[in-house]
Amino acid sequence: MLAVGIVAAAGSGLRLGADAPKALVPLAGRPLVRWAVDTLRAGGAAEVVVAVPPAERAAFAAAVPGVRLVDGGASRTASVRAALTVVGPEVDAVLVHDAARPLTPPEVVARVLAALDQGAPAVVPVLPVVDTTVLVDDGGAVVDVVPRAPLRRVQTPQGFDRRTLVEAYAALADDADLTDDAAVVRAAGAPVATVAGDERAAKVTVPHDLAMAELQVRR
Ligand SMILES: Nc1ccn([C@@H]2O[C@H](COP(=O)(O)OP(=O)(O)OP(=O)(O)O)[C@@H](O)[C@H]2O)c(=O)n1
Ligand SMILES: C[C@](O)(CO)[C@H](O)COP(=O)(O)O
Repeated sequence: MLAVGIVAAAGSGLRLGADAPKALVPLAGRPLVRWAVDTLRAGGAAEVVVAVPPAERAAFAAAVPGVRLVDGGASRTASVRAALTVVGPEVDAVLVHDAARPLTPPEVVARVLAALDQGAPAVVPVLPVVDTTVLVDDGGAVVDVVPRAPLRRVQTPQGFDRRTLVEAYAALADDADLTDDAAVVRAAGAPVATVAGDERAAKVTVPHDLAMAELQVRR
């Protein structure tokens, strides 16, 4: 199975608050985007396409040599859509990954690929919800407890049969902004399977996450 990776790296990282775009922020001396690309390659992606902020192409070319860069869009959905346009029809599977999940173990990539190989059209890595989970009203008061047994936290890379993903994006409104790519294929009616995620694949969103990732690398 020929698999190509897409790394969504065109965000600004407002919540991290760094001086540079989040994907270029170093973790143990290597930019987050480089970790994400290396994980995809180690897990089985033959090539990687990276969606980047258009004004930062030169910096990304230096940070991740050997990948194809495309200009990202105003939302994650738009960035993945742009990257998908350069994935050729010879490709069987597409792995869409966040630059913001730098320490994802290659085993997670391999699990996603194995499920695709067994015929699933779409696969996401997930983890259980371990905290009590509640609904609150507009004032923040708890109004109900949500049964957590069937809830899952969704990670990346998310894997897709290429044709399924391309057709789902083609059917999606131009200005659609969904939180992940599994939602795009579900909107088109395709089933989404799950495999085990990994706590090490946590997303770097706020400064504490980056500090935790630094500790994780040093262990
Ligand atoms: N227009 C965008 C927005 C986000 N992303 C990517 O989607 C991933 C997940 O997004 P998130 O962690 O929310 O990153 P940012 O949008 O950069 O963060 P923030 O919301 O704090 O600005 C990141 O790797 C980010 O680079 C993207 O490719 N294009
Ligand atoms: C794609 C994702 O990482 C799956 O959990 C997540 O939805 C990205 O969310 P964000 O709103 O872009 O931070």
